[in-house]
Amino acid sequence: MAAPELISLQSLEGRLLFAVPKKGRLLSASLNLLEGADIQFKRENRLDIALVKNLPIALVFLPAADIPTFVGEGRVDLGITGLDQVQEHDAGVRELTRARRLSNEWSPDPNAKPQGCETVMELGFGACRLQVQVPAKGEYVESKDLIGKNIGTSFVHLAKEYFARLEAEKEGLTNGDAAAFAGRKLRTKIIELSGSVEAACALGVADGIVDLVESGETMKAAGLKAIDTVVDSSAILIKSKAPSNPAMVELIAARIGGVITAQKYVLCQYNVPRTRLGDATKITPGKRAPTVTSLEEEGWVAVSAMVEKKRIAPVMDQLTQVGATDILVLDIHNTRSS
Ligand SMILES: Nc1ncnc2c1ncn2[C@@H]1O[C@H](COP(=O)(O)OP(=O)(O)OP(=O)(O)O)[C@@H](O)[C@H]1O
Ligand SMILES: O=P(O)(O)OC[C@H]1O[C@H](OP(=O)(O)OP(=O)(O)O)[C@H](O)[C@@H]1O
Repeated sequence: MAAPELISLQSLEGRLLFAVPKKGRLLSASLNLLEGADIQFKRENRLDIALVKNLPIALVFLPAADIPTFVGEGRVDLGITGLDQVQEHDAGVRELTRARRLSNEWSPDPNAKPQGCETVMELGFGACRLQVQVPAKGEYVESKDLIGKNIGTSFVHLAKEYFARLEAEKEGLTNGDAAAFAGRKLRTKIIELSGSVEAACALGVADGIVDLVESGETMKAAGLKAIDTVVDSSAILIKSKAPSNPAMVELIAARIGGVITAQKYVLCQYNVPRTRLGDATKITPGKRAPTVTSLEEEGWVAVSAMVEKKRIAPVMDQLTQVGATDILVLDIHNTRSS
């Protein structure tokens, strides 16, 4: 058997670096997206870098939480991660910048490349909410009841900003006054936890937590209830502000966009009497416009239009009601539009 090809820094040269979550909730949907975009690679066992065979790209498998740092610093050009992770990273950068400014360590570098990442598109998976949660049968009703208490979380920077803002509001300071919540000494204690955050209240480590909720099962099982949402998150494609190959970033974004549209829509085809065409196309206006072709049969037309997958059942019911027949629904494998 041939030995796996060793990946050296030279072999990465000229390749666009694309970060993908190495494990966890976003991994499998991310891999599906890469497959749909025909990004071909073989990931060797225990290697976190894979060279793409058919494009000048290298995939870098990283923890979802670290991807905003790599992309934001311009070390990696593109990445897939959660909006929650990007916002947590950005809150961390704000905290560091404030601290440096306060200690007079900070001065702008005129030659510095632009830092930070930009959202290219939402990817349609990984939906979850970062929420403030408290014991369901406890004394806390709203977030401000937790001011001065202990909060367990893996999202320390977002939690600090959230409670700083609450504390400022309680003192009558307004959002407009930046100093009102930036860099304040917090009365609320934010305790960093790296997992199983939901156990913190029952074990007496925290009075409330800031943690992710998807189905709500974990929260319910731990006897918690949500009292506020800090971030409404889903997976996003992000790019560096100074990518090494902007044209390749565009190409990958277009391919991924096509796959997402294909996953979201189906193609609906049907025949309808020409007299009812107006009613029918109101039901299926298509993404841009429906395609209408004449049928050999006098007075009938054939229509095809893209319809959002989640709406297809009621759309078929309504089409039947306006006299459409021979309704077909077809999966779309891939799409591309400008
Ligand atoms: N139910 C969920 N719980 C946690 N994260 C979710 C959930 N659903 C979607 N996500 C998204 O998945 C991202 C990665 O979370 P996940 O816990 O899978 O990461 P991980 O790299 O395995 O981290 P960890 O080892 O800390 O669990 C989250 O930041 C969030 O955007
Ligand atoms: O609302 P649900 O669908 O129940 O999902 C939410 C749970 O999933 C995540 O934890 P994960 O399973 O990733 O493990 P962790 O607690 O070790 O991070 C999150 O931190 C919640 O605990």
